[in-house]
Amino acid sequence: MSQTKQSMGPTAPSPHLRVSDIHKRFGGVHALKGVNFEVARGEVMALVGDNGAGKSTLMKVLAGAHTADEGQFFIDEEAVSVNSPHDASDLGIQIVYQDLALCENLDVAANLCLGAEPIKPGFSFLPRFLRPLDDLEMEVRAQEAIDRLQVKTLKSVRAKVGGLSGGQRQAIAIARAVGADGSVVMLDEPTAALGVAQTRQVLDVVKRLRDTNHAVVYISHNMRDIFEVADRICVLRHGANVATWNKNDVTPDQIVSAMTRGLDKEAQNAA
Ligand SMILES: Nc1ncnc2c1ncn2[C@@H]1O[C@H](COP(=O)(O)OP(=O)(O)OP(=O)(O)O)[C@@H](O)[C@H]1O
Repeated sequence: MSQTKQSMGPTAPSPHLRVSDIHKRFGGVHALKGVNFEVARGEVMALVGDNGAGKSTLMKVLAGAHTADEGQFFIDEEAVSVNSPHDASDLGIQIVYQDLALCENLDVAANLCLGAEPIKPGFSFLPRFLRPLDDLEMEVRAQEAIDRLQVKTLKSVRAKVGGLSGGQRQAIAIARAVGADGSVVMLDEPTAALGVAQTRQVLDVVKRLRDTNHAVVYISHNMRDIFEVADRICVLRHGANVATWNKNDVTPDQIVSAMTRGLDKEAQNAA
């Protein structure tokens, strides 16, 4: 049976997003069994667990893509409801899925403004689909978004996404999710398919998100990346909490052991 010990430690910051006792069932599969989770502004909370532990399900519940069967949501300790992606987005909760959902044939500026394209002034008499896009404004907005995250390797916001590296694409997808006022950003295995240099670029963007006071949820299996960017590490196993540690209080071996076997007595006392 999974153990459910939450150890937030004396230095745990006050949460921006907190969920409590979340349950999610898919028919006979009880994917989340009373999970507690939280992340503060200016914090990277890693969410780890073995395959099938419930990480993606929890992330989708937080993003409103799945509705929880039971449980409570709080933003800055005020109860809120999240029953759709729209609800989550209204609360500033954004998710970057592994497939990134970028349009390869469009440039960076068009991708960053997708669905919220600025229109040239003076054409409001036309039906919306006939109004000309304001390319210059689109470029300015895109450049601001790129500058905010300090994506240094991107030469131009007019570059086609199809010609960008994996790291650059990940950075563009993050910049689009964050927008100007994204407060919670959830990243699903952002470095899974990347080489060393591109991983570095993405980890720098994640750190930049923290530095700009976002609350970052970071799903990964890569212990090196986790120990580089995370402030705290939340371990799930079989759809339940095992523990949440401050990064400096735990080793990669302890995390792997908690993911695969849960906590032994000694670790429970330490956590
Ligand atoms: N849409 C679904 N329908 C039925 N079962 C599902 C669905 N989504 C997830 N599950 C089940 O819920 C459990 C948790 O899955 P989830 O994808 O959240 O795990 P995970 O920790 O993200 O794993 P991985 O690291 O392999 O992505 C698994 O048993 C999975 O088969």
